Amino acid sequence: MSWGYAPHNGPDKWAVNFPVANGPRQSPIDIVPGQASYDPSLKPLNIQYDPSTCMDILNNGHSLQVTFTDDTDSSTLRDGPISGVYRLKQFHFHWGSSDDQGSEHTVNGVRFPCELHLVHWNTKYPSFGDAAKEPDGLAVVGVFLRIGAANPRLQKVLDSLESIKNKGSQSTFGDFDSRTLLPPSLEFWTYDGSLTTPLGKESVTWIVLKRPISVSPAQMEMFRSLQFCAEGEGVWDMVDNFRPTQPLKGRLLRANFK
Ligand SMILES: COc1cccc(N2C=Cc3cc(S(N)(=O)=O)sc3S2(=O)=O)c1
Ligand SMILES: [Zn+2]
Repeated sequence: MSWGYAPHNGPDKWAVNFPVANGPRQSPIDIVPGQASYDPSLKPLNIQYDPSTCMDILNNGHSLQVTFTDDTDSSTLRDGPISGVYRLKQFHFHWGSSDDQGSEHTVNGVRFPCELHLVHWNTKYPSFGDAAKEPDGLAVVGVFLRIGAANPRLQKVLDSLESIKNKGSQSTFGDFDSRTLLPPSLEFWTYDGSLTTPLGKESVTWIVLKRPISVSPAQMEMFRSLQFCAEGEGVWDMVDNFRPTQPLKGRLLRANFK
């Protein structure tokens, strides 16, 4: 079954083929700041990204994804809630058909128009694929996008979307400094969760940044110009590629700020 976000193959159908979708540590969740516990032992995030590891940009039929070479420790995430060195593998986005929805995580039930996910894997495992099977294998940094001024750093990504309009299209995308997509403050919430798409593996330490970055309405329209389907398979705008929030099931939500 090819999963997606349509009525016939969307999130409420995923558990049919991916039973872990009803597991104990699923993502995304609604972040309720009042229920987060401040943990002074959480270190600041240490993010070192090397623009030369950026390789290409593709439309995988679910999102737009920028992929990195991960054979050395040149683009890494350390500290925060994790131990050891995690390597940046890819980043991608989730967005809505209108500016009042699109993000996967919500804050006090509030949806953002878009959410950026930077996916990293734990180098204590031999490969990304191996790490993705382990409870401490992946760390995903989530960044909310809020409607405001046009974001010039985001524009370089958006300018390449016309070359990846349809599912399966890919183009080179190099020398991009992903750090420029992060907000000035790296204050975060963190909790143990999962991939938010099938196979829903419960292998993700989620690190959701409190501060959003800006995106303009015109820039949001550029995300919505992508297509879920391959060329010649019709017109099906890539929008609303977000999973509804999942039950916390007793998990602890921590914050590194008061
Ligand atoms: C063998 O594991 C593999 C191999 C190739 C790709 C993937 N992935 C699938 C879904 C998925 C969903 C993510 S999200 N939205 O929670 O950030 S990140 C991610 S992935 O790890 O790239 C896993
Ligand atoms: Zn994602």
